[in-house]
Parts: sequence; C-alpha cells; structure tokens
Amino acid sequence: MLASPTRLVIATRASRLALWQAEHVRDRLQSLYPGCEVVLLEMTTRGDQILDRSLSKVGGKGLFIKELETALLDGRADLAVHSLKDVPVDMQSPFLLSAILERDDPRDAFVSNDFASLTDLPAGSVVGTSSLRREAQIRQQFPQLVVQPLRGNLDTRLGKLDRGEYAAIILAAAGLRRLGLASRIRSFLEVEQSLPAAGQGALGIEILESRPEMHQWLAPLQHADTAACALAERAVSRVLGGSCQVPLAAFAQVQGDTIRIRALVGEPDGSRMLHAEVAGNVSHAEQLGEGAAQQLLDQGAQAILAKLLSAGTDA
Ligand SMILES: NCc1[nH]cc(CCC(=O)O)c1CC(=O)O
Repeated sequence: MLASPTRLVIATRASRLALWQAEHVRDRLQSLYPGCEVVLLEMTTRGDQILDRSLSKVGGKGLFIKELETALLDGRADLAVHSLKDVPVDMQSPFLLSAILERDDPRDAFVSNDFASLTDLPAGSVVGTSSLRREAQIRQQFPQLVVQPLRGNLDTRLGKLDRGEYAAIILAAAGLRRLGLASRIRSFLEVEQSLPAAGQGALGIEILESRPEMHQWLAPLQHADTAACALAERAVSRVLGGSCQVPLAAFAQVQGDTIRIRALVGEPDGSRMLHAEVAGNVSHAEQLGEGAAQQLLDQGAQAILAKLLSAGTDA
C-alpha cells in the first residue's frame, strides 16, 4: 500500500480566484490526509502581468500556466491547480492532467447594475466580454447590442462595470460563486443561449507524469462524470486546433451511461453559427467529442477558425 503524503506543495497563480481554487484543493487534500502538511506556492504568471493587450497578441497558449509548470519541474511544487478552461488541450509529456474535480455551475452569467438580462438592454448598450465565444453568441441573438473587450481579473472587470464603462458584462458563474460574488449575478445565460467553453466551471490538477504516487494520492479528488465531460469537450477543442482564442464552445453532460455533447463554432460578428450535437456511451467520451468536432468541420468550421488564429482573446 502506498504511504500517505507528508508534505504537498500546490503551485497557484496569486489571483483571488486562483487562490480560492488552490485553497479548495488544499482543504480537500488536508481532510483526505490529516497528517500531511499542504502549503501553497503563489506565483505571478506572464498572463497576469500583461493587462493592456489582447492575450492572443502576446502569444502562446498557456500564458497562465508556464511558470507553474516550471515550479513542478524544479521540484518547488508537487501539483498545480488550474481552472480547467485555461488549461491548453494539448498538454504533453512530462506533464499530466491528473485529476478533474466536480464541476460547479458551467453557465455564463449576466452581470449589470441597471438591467436584469440581455433581453432588457436597450439597443446600442455596451456589453463587456473578451471571449469570442460569448461575443459570437450574443451578437447572433442580440445584433442591436455592442460588444466590447473586457480584460483583467474578476475584481478588475467588475470595477470597470461599476465605473459605468459597460451596461453589462458576461462572466463565468463559477468564478463569481467561488469569490462570494454570486449576488452580482442578475441572471444566467442558459446553455442553449450561451454554450459554455470546454472545461468551464471545473478544476484540473496538473502533475509530472514521473510522479505516479502523486497521481494515486489525487485519485480520490477525481469526479468521474466531470472527467468524462472534460475528455469530450477538450477533444472537440483539440480537433479544431483549439486554444481559448477562437469562437468555439463545447459542453457535455452525463446522464446515467449516456454523454451528450453540444458544440459550436461561430463568426465573432454572429453572422454565421455552426452547431453540432452527439450522444453515446460515456465510455466513448473522447471519440464522441472528436465526432462533434468532425460535424463542425464538415459544415466548414475550418474557414471560420483559420482567419481567427491570428486574433482573439479569452475563453
Ligand atoms: N477566462 C478566465 C477564467 N478562467 C476561469 C474563469 C472562471 C471559472 C471557470 O470557468 O471555471 C474565468 C473567468 C471568466 O471566464 O469569467
């Protein structure tokens, strides 16, 4: 039998959301292994430092995870906690996505001081989001609204809303809930209205594949249904060359043995939207996700994605 760990170091970004997530994992590990000392190693990543430019222009996937991976390689940390949405789909050796935790609310949320929902916004209202996925879906359904970029951590984004720079902003419900900001949510965008990004609302734990004992220690944190959804959603993104910088949504749900996957690719201006849907046995989550991506490719997704690979933003 594998002995329990005695000390575990969690690498995390220092944003409030990242810290909440890392503390959540710390608390889970602490109750699993009461004799273990679990500590956080807070780090600032390049993605946190660059606030004035669109992320895609700065270049590279995984802008928020590289420093954490370096800490794993150096042995300064044993595990890194991420919002799964921000983890590149092409994670490669020597790194391993070891455990995926139960998903929180995957929906996007409508946040405003003056309006209750997108439907209530007068024509010409400015809606803040830097996600091409959100932008495409909003502009398709609400062509009379103006979508403008919005970057920064959650507190920064809410500050910009409160200073009147936007009539409303769209944020992931999960992030707001984690920070105790659920009261800022005026309404939810149902998944039919704003299909979530791959992995939205879930946490992923990254380790080095050379540490099989870490993988075993983390196994109790893995949530089977969420992990299956993540496998399917990330397969959609991977086939479509996915980074967080394309107007791509992928959302799966498990019911019993069945997994249902919905995906879409859209022109950011809302002029065109391709939809895919597949369902099948949950044991085939990954292949089913690839099938959903193929449906999108068959409809011409490549043409939309190709011209966007040099532009873009958040998930
Ligand atoms: N794009 C950044 C990001 N990464 C994870 C979350 C929220 C938590 C989650 O989706 O799991 C957010 C903020 C947002 O999209 O509003």
